[in-house]
Amino acid sequence: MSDYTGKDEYQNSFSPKAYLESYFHLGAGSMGDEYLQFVLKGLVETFNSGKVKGDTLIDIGTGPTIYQLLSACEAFKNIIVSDFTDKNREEFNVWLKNQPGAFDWSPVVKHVCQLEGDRIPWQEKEERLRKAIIQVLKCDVFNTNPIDPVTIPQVDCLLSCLCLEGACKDFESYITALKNMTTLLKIGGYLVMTGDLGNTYYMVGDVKFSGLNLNEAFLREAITGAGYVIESFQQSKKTEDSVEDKADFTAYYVIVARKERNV
Ligand SMILES: C[S@@+](CC[C@H](N)C(=O)[O-])C[C@H]1O[C@@H](n2cnc3c(N)ncnc32)[C@H](O)[C@@H]1O
Repeated sequence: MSDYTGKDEYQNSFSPKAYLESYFHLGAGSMGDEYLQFVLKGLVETFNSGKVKGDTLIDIGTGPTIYQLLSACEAFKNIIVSDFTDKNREEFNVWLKNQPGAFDWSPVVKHVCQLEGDRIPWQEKEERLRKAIIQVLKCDVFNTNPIDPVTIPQVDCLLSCLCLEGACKDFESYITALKNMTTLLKIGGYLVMTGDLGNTYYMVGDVKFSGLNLNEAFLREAITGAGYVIESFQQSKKTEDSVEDKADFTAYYVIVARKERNV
C-alpha cells in the first residue's frame, strides 16, 4: 500500500487529543458508540468470566486510551501499558497522574460499571485501574522484544486493541508483529484482541492513517499460526454511517485465544 503510515508518521503526526476527541465521546453518536459499546461488552464478559485472570497483563499499543483496561483491572493485579509514541505515553500519564487536562472518561467508566452490575462506584473503578498500572513502557511491535530494552517475566495476558491494523503495512508484517508480541506471553496465557475489519484508513484530526484491511479468515490463520487456540471470535457489523468520513471499517471484533505453544 503506497500510502502506508509508518512509525515516523505515528511519532510525528498522531495527536492523542484529536484521537480521543474523535472517537471516545460515548453518547455522541460516533464510532465511539458502536465500537465502544460492542468492545466494552466483550471485554466485560471476557474479564469477568473467571477464566482470563492472573497476576500480570500487558496492553500493546495502548495509545492514549483506558477503555480497554477498565474490566481487565478486575481480573489482573498488575497492568503494564505500552505505546510507540512519546505523545501517547505522555497523554496516558496525564490521566494516570490525574493531572489537569486529562480526557474525561467518566461516561465510559460509568458504562462499564453498569455492565459489571454496578458493584463499585465509578470513581472507585478509575482509582482501581490507576493502582493496577505498574509501568508505562515504550513499545515497538516490530522488535523481537517489543518492549526492548526492558525485559519482563512472561505475562498471563496480552491485550491489544486497534493496534496491529494501524501499525502494520501488510499481512506478512502483521504475522511478524503478532509473533513478536506473543513472546511476552506465557504458555497457557490469553491473548485478547479487539479491532476492526475491512478498514483501510482512519482520520486523526486532519491526518489520514492507513489501516490494514483485515478479515476473519486471515485473523484466524495468523492467530493459530502464532501458537494460539482461538476460544472465541465475536464480531459485529457496522450499522451506522456517522463516521463514514473518519474511517471505512465494516465490522468490529473481540477475539480471545489461549497460547498453546511457542512458535
Ligand atoms: C488506532 S491507535 C489504538 C490505540 C488504543 N489501543 C485504542 O484502542 O484506541 C493505534 C496505536 O498503535 C500505536 N502504534 C503504531 N505503530 C506501532 C508500533 N510499531 N508498535 C507499537 N505500537 C504502535 C500507535 O502509537 C497508536 O497508539
